[in-house]
Amino acid sequence: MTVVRTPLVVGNWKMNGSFERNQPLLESLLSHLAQKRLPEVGVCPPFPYLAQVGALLAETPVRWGAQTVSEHRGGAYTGQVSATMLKDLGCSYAIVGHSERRQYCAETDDAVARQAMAVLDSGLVPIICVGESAAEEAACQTLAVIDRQLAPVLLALAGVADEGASVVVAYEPVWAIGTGKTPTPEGVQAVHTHIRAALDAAGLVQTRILYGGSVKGSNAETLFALPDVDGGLIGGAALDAQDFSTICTAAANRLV
Ligand SMILES: O=C[C@H](O)COP(=O)(O)O
Repeated sequence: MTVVRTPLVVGNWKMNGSFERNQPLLESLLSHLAQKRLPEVGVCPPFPYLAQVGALLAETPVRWGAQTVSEHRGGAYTGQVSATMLKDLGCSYAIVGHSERRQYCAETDDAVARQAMAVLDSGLVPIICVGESAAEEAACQTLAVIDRQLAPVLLALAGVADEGASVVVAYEPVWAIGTGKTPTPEGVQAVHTHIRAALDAAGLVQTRILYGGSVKGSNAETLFALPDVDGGLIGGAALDAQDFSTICTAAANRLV
């Protein structure tokens, strides 16, 4: 049976943007995307801009989401934002387990799995990030690190395997993020093959696997032509409407 997965490109704005800059960026992006064959496209601005971005993107093909989320449903968790609040803001996605959150906010594999389940339970799509550091890559630990990061997620998802289409995994080698370096296409495909096998074994055949880490308009076509790369999670290039739209167009080549 052939499994069809809709390609997906998500722009992670990280801690960038302002009320003044967001509007022209999105207007330019929408004009670049107009009349194009598109994959599923989303942007994830910082929390304070979600309402603005949602208003600008309403009635457009571009969706929006958050860069992180609380694992808790509500209550005395000062400073945290729940998945249901994101749902209220019209979000479609929440990124969880980004390496910058793991590194700077000490988020653990188990906490990331709990965040993913909170997102899923609220009817949003969790984009679950995994990936090895430069030192782990040098020590040939890439697949072991990914297995360790994915294990609690797969365990949590075991009872909800039919939710596979509502879950996204993003492979982001930490050493490729914002550095201009990317693994070779063979290297990307090897890791995606490994993740695909783990997801398929867990019944998550519909789960999409994105690649992230220095994706640009200039390399997107090569990366998105790889058999198990279902799209991309884009950082720096998502802040450039033209580059981001080129990346989106490259992912559209995967549409059947
Ligand atoms: O979430 C996005 C990634 O961290 C990739 O960032 P980058 O495209 O700037 O390398």
